[in-house]
Amino acid sequence: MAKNLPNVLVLGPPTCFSTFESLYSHKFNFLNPKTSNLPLQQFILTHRHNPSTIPAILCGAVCSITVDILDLLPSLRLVVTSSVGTDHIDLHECRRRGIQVAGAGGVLSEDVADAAVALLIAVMRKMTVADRYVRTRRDHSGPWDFSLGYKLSGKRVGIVGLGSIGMGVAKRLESFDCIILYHSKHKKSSISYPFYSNVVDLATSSDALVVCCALNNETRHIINREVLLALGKKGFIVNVGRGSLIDEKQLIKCLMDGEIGGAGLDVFENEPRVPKDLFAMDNVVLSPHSASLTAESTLSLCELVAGNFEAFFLNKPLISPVILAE
Ligand SMILES: O=CC(=O)O
Repeated sequence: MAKNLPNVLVLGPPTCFSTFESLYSHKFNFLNPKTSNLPLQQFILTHRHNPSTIPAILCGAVCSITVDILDLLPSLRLVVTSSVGTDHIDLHECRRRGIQVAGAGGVLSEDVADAAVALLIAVMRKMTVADRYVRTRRDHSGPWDFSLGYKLSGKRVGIVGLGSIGMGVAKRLESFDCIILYHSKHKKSSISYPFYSNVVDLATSSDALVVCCALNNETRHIINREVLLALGKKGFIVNVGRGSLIDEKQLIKCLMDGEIGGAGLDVFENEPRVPKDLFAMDNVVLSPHSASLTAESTLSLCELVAGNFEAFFLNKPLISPVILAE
């Protein structure tokens, strides 16, 4: 074990961890429970016998940082998550305990926006069905019987959550001559797109919805059955935020009953589990919570994560703070 390097407990571990570890193991001593046979609690207890032993955590989007975890780590002062979303971290409790939190800032926004548009095109134009059609049609001399998809250009797209990812989606879709509408917590005075305070009204006015807001108590199941029915039989929905933004059971029912046109989903309510019902549906395009990650964004993310740890251990302000020291 490297004695002079600061300890970082790795929980999750985040998807980018193997790259991060290979780039930065000379700077930080990673304590990774996945490399041990011990249950998490015991692993932590074996490493925390003096007060400065575990000052920092690195985690990813699907690793819950709960009060129970925080209770095991009395000397914890920093949580760095490799994600934009922070719904998996008990921020209230971190703030109360004086624990700083850093996130992915804006380094992943472009890739998530690209992926949202890709999912929208893929589901509307049946790209994955088309791919399977070509691969499985043994005799290409037969009749061309591929059922047609729907046009994206010029459609009305409602964006749920107009932060940096939502703005990226809007900017991209403007070049498809789409009409952009949005819902967010507050109307944005600098934005000229029509604002809808009510998501049902937004869905009624939209041909497609792109969901990219943060998950919290107010936004859990923001897309419920009523919203889906308002979107309608020819409406499409894309989710690159968090699975629980949509009532997944209702989504599946609406897809099965033909109450909505289709869905492009990067996230699911009980990840990593994905409801099997979705696998058989041709009007659904799935991706494995990978919207934010590309070869390029992974490297930028690693630099940002390392920068936050370095700043913290040098007593400097965090680079992409979610909660700063008081
Ligand atoms: O889902 C990915 C993220 O929040 O960065």
